[in-house]
Amino acid sequence: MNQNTRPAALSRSSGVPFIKMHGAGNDFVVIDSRGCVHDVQRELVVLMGDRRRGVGFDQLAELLDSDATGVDLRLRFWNADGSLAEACGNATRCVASLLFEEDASRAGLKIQTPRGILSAERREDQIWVDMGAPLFGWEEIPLARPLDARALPIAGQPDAVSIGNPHCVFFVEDADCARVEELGPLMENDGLFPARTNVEFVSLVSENVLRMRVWERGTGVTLACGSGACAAAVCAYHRGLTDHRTKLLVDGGELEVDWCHDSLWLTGPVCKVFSGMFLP
Ligand SMILES: N[C@@H](CCC[C@H](N)C(=O)O)C(=O)O
Repeated sequence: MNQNTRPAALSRSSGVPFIKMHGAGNDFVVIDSRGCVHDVQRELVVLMGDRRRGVGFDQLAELLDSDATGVDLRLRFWNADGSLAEACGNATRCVASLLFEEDASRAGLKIQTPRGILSAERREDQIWVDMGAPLFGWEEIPLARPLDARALPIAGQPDAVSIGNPHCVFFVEDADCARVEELGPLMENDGLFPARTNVEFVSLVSENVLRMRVWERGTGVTLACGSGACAAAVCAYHRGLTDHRTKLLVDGGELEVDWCHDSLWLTGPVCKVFSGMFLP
């Protein structure tokens, strides 16, 4: 790339500092742009997201200053294809764990996201994030036309729901047999979802335990998806399959969702892998 055409964030002479993290295998690059003149641009996201030539990630989470009162920070989520996402449950959990680590005396956090202001709490050794209330209105998801989001009139009759970001949830006999790589991109780009969609394949394993595999909008197959877990849990509840508290077995581990009083609380493992300097 010609030096003159580099976006501002790429011309930081000493490179771009980052932390690599994952939550149940859903992996992230975290960049702290708080107090910085330059924020992250799409070109940097795509370069860093390349798993061979860059660092590689499912999402890049960018920490920004917030001017809202009582809020600790603002988060912006980028998918590996350079698109922006309104919500990312696992990245929010990872960033919250960094902030709790920074200041052990913090009891809770308020994090501004495009989905709204989310709360994070540390309960014993687990970080919980409140992903807010699910939205089922066709214009909220959004769907292309007025439809009942529960059991869409297409093959497989999936449910649609927004957790700030769009999800299309298929309940199947055995999620392990679902053709995620084939059906995922087809649904992601189906005209029914004008903003594209994340796609989950879910089956009931035992009481309040779901198996979930996921195709993420703007990324592809991932090992876990926090907002997807919330979407699956809430749709399973509506179908009478589960109670308000659900465990989700994903390819990268286990997530847990507790739906109480219009709050979808999400938890699961978080891991800091390494930190580095990206030299574009
Ligand atoms: N990994 C995420 C979801 C990331 C955003 C998604 N791909 C989208 O475009 O909406 C999670 O943990 O929620």
